[in-house]
Amino acid sequence: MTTTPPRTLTIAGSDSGGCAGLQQDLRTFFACGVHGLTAVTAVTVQNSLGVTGVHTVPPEVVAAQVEAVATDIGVQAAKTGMLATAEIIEAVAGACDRVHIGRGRTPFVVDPVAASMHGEPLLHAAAMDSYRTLLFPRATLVTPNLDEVRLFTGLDVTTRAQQRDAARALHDLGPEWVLVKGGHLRGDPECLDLLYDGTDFHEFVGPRFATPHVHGSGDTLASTTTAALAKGHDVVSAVAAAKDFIVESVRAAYPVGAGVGPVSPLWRLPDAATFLTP
Ligand SMILES: Nc1ncnc2c1ncn2[C@@H]1O[C@H](COP(=O)(O)OP(=O)(O)O)[C@@H](O)[C@H]1O
Ligand SMILES: Cc1ncc(COP(=O)(O)OP(=O)(O)O)c(N)n1
Repeated sequence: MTTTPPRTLTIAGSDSGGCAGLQQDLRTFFACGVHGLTAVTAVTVQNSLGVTGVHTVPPEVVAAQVEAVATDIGVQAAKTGMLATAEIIEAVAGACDRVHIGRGRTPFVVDPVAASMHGEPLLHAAAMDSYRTLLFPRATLVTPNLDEVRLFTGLDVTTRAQQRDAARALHDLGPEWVLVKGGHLRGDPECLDLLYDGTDFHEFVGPRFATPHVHGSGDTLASTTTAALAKGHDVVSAVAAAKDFIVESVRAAYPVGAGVGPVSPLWRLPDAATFLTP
């Protein structure tokens, strides 16, 4: 009998284009050798050009999914993606408490997705406070991009020094660790992701690839970190592993449709492209 792999849960929205959201989380989990579980929060009508529709799932159904998989299958680490509304955030916080996710128990990665890369909102403005009061204090790690940093702290980050100020401000909101991602710091020739626990900074620096196809990069980084936590890494070594993974995933990015294509966790499965070739 084969050993059951670690189980990781994503609480996230569906991207019909298969580039971001729970679809990207699941294929990252698969490539990392963990069993992916899902609590679907919203269905987006989305392709490589943008998001044209958002349909949320009832909050009690989101909570029921979390509890159903956690109580039967078990969860070694969990992450959030698009949560859409204050009501869904409240339901997620309650369900996570009931199944011991977060707050020093099962590792909990909160990726505070607020908008698509094309700028369409994926979070109600009224839900910002719910993130601050209900999710950040429960999080093992919060992973904002620079747009999300501005939304949650009011800080406009244009330099590496300001990235440190932002990490301090976010840590004051209650998470154990903060990772301020630097993908949007366009003037920087490299991509620096900055990790902070309230005491020490850890810098993860990688190349900046000149590709437009970076859809799903935040999801891929957060879900790889979640998989590594589920496998027993501490936060610093999980983020280090995830940074190595995202560099290769951006290197392997490919175009789809007429717009922006996804980063590809499939680089981990080199035989997959030729498998099933007639
Ligand atoms: N052009 C790029 N080349 C290499 N790494 C990138 C590139 N763009 C983003 N990344 C990396 O992808 C991850 C997500 O970055 P970011 O764009 O800041 O967040 P989000 O995808 O949530 O908007 C980070 O690890 C970042 O360093
Ligand atoms: C349903 C859904 N969830 C999340 C996103 C955004 O994905 P993310 O990886 O955080 O950001 P980009 O790298 O794509 O900018 C989405 N578009 N849809």
